[in-house]
Amino acid sequence: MLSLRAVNQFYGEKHTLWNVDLDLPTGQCICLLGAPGVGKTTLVNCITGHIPVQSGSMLWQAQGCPPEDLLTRPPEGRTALGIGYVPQDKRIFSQLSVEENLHIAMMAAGEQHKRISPLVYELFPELYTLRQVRGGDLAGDTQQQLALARALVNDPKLLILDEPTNGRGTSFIQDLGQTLRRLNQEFGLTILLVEQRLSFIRWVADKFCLLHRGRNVAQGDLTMLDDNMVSDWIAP
Ligand SMILES: Nc1ncnc2c1ncn2[C@@H]1O[C@H](COP(=O)(O)OP(=O)(O)OP(=O)(O)O)[C@@H](O)[C@H]1O
Repeated sequence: MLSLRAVNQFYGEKHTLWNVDLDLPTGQCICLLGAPGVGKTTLVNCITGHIPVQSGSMLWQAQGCPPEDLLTRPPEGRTALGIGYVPQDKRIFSQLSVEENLHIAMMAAGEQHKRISPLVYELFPELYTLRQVRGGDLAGDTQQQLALARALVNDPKLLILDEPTNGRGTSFIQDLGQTLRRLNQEFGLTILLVEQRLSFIRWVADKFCLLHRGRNVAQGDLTMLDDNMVSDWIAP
């Protein structure tokens, strides 16, 4: 679905991503992991188009369609193509209701006349009950559900989540794991998950990509991610 080759990114003079290669095959759940500050959020923002890359390629290929150069599209064009994003800071509109937040997300993808997919409220029934409540008045767990619902409302082909379990409790994490497994296995959604919690990663993901100081130092099936690798590259 998405292939990155030799991606380099700079913040001013600071070289942050170094020749990153990453493959996201259709229907798989890939976990992007690494210690804090290695460039995980930067990489997903390069994929969504919120941060420009200096060099490299990103080829997008939906089933039955010719490959497309993702780098030629602005962020909203990538959303329209099928990339849904749940950022670390959620970015929901606190003054707008749940329903308005979802409608704005659809408008951003050029789908202003569409109705909210019943699947979104099926996955998050609490959001249906609270659909007239302002985003800022929701509890933290429900805000995170709204951020996920907003990414799903445009029926993405690739869902990217940046540390969605961060700061959340056991019950939320359990529900999130079940939701992601369902989206991946029942609906065939491809998922790129930035995550630090190893038990969660082992539960939901098929493959991993390990970043260290902006370089992809290992990737493959999750069964290859052993304790030595974790202590060498991730543990402090
Ligand atoms: N806007 C920015 N301007 C300059 N440097 C930045 C900017 N954003 C991030 N950085 C730096 O780039 C590096 C990679 O940051 P990034 O947030 O991508 O790492 P990360 O692996 O996602 O970290 P975390 O797990 O803490 O979220 C860090 O050294 C960070 O300080």
